[in-house]
Amino acid sequence: MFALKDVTRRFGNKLAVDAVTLEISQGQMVGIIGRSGAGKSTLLRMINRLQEPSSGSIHFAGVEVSGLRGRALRNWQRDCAMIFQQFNLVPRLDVLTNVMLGRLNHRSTLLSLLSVFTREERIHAIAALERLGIEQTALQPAGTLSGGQQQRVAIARALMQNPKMVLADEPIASLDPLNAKIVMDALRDINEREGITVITNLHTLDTARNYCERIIGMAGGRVVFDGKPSELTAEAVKEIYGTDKDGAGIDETVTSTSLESTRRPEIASSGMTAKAAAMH
Ligand SMILES: Nc1ncnc2c1ncn2[C@@H]1O[C@H](COP(=O)(O)OP(=O)(O)OP(=O)(O)O)[C@@H](O)[C@H]1O
Repeated sequence: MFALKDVTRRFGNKLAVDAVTLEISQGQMVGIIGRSGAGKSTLLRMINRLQEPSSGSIHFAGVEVSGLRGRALRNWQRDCAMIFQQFNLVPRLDVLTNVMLGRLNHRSTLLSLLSVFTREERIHAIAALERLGIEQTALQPAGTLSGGQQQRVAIARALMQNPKMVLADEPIASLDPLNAKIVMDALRDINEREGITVITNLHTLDTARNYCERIIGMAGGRVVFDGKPSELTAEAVKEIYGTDKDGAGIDETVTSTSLESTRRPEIASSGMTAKAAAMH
């Protein structure tokens, strides 16, 4: 179990995240939605400890991760791999090396500096690329790949960390709809097949509805909605995104990328979660 207790982050007078309390079970696929500036990125970055909470605490499997230092902190950052909007690959290095860099926290600094990777690490990296359907790009410089391919390389690199959780900060915000679908399918796949918890910030409501079993809506740093996609009513959407200048609720198509649902028909019609169906 992963839990946030009263987690708050201030930047000067600005309250970016305001007393967020949440519990997330292992293996959930969670989408965080909200307007720009709602506090979504700050929340994810605090989980990974890229940013420190001003107050409150973060817990994983009985350990207070918000208090970790040194090696224990690095181990936690390995356990919750992070994926970013801009991929954060090393463009001039080949794809395989980029993926193997995911092992950095597992090995000595000297070996990492020398970029010496073992045969097992190479096999693991190629297997991760195969999982994501991009093994044919292994020897290309990462910077020559399309955005969708680069994000899949970033996911493969995250898998090299053997994470318990993947945190994705707007992973599809720079991608066209087709590549966005491929990347979201890949995230759902690692969630379903490996039981890795996925927490992803999303700009688009329809993507969260289609891919996530739980949606957390943020506004002004606070959690204003936490439930299943089916519970996300027009009223809840209004609370998350606010109203337009005429006081009308926001039109959902405004937050849409027109990503078609890729749910298998039996899941959509039975109301079964994708994960339940996968175990079916
Ligand atoms: N390093 C920082 N210094 C000062 N203010 C910050 C910093 N990081 C975030 N903020 C502020 O905190 C608030 C929340 O920002 P955050 O980036 O978490 O929102 P977000 O929901 O992820 O938005 P977006 O979708 O635009 O990324 C914003 O008002 C932002 O300006």
